[in-house]
Amino acid sequence: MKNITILGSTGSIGTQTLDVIANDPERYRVVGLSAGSNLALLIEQAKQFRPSVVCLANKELAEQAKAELPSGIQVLYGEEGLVELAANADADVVVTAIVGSRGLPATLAAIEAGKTIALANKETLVTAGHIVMERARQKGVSVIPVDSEHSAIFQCLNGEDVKSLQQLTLTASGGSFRDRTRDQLAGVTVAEALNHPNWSMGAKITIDSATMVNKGLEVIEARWLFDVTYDQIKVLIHPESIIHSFVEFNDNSVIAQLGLPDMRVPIQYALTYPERRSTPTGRLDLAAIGKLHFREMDFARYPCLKLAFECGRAGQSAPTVFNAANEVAVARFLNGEIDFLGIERVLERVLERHSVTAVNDLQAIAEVDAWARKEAAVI
Ligand SMILES: NC(=O)C1=CN([C@@H]2O[C@H](COP(=O)(O)OP(=O)(O)OC[C@H]3O[C@@H](n4cnc5c(N)ncnc54)[C@H](OP(=O)(O)O)[C@@H]3O)[C@@H](O)[C@H]2O)C=CC1
Ligand SMILES: CC(=O)[C@@H](O)[C@H](O)COP(=O)(O)O
Ligand SMILES: [Mn+2]
Repeated sequence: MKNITILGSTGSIGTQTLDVIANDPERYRVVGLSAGSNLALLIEQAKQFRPSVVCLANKELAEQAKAELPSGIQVLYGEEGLVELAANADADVVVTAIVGSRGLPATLAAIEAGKTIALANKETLVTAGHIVMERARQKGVSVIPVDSEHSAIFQCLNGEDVKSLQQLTLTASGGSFRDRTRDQLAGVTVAEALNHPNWSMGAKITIDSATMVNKGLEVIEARWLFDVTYDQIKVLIHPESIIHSFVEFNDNSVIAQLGLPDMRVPIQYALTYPERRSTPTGRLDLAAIGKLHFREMDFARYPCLKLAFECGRAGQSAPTVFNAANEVAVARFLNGEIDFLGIERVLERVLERHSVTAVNDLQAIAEVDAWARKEAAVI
């Protein structure tokens, strides 16, 4: 029996984590859940899974929750509440399924409390990978990837010495506009951008897939999870999302992980690792699929990926700025404030204005993050 806390239980990863848990109820106990503002869903989840503690985004929502939840469930709120929830003594594993770098303090609190981290919240590693991974190392805490590509790499490495790794390749679907030229991106709508060809995901990551920022975040995430250099990381377009990623060892042997695009597989693997359990997902039938396709990444078509590599290589505050500016730009696009190509414009301009500086602690990260958000809001 594993005790699980889910940060962001009402989102795409959060609800799929609960699906995995419901499919194997003898194996898991849900001890903590958190939502932003989806009170109705959180209450439904709490009634079904009976956690000992829940958290909501603010006090008002928490008061409403208290009135509606079964008695005996502790209700927390805000960033402090999320930190307390993440460190709750009952949990063995904390699934970080919240979106954005707002997940950073809670992820660090869970590490401090010695919890195993099942990490979906990639923004946390992008903004402060050096701090998070160093603290996890010091505390002897495992950070197990949930992100499909990183789960794939984790499965391919399967305990092999990273020193024998020549290259890792993250596959990219190409996102909602993969068959359009750059000229055809002018005037695309939010609804079109939200229509991912292979995956059903939250709004922010779906837009990130369309701009290829998602792959940029994943490149930086991979650098920290697997302790590789940026020269060892390659991105390849693979429109079917069947090969989730692959590794090439120094003897030129390549090992890939394949499967249907269903996040319940990597979510479950992060919870059961090193064991495997059956899942209610479909099985891969390569004969039915017939062909898989690949094409070289075109950095001129996807300039945000180029920027992400540059920020990763520059290190220090650059990835924090990249992530924060992107979070604001995506929110502005979703609100109809800027157009789709405006996202990369915001990123380029905020990065142009930034002088890279050391970010050795959370305070420094928070200051740089706040600066980038302020800049990105007015471009
Ligand atoms: N979806 C996917 O398939 C994949 C996602 N990821 C990563 O996982 C993370 C989650 O993504 P996804 O599930 O798609 O996102 P969703 O938008 O579907 O869910 C986000 C979750 O975060 C909560 N949240 C949002 N704002 C706040 C806030 N201010 N305070 C507290 N909680 C908040 C939401 O609560 P509420 O809805 O109640 O407001 C929700 O539970 C992201 O970092 C993403 O990059 C990685 C790989 C695949
Ligand atoms: C499911 C998952 O892990 C997403 O991050 C997915 O990879 C998005 O797909 P693309 O970024 O390849 O379009
Ligand atoms: Mn991914």
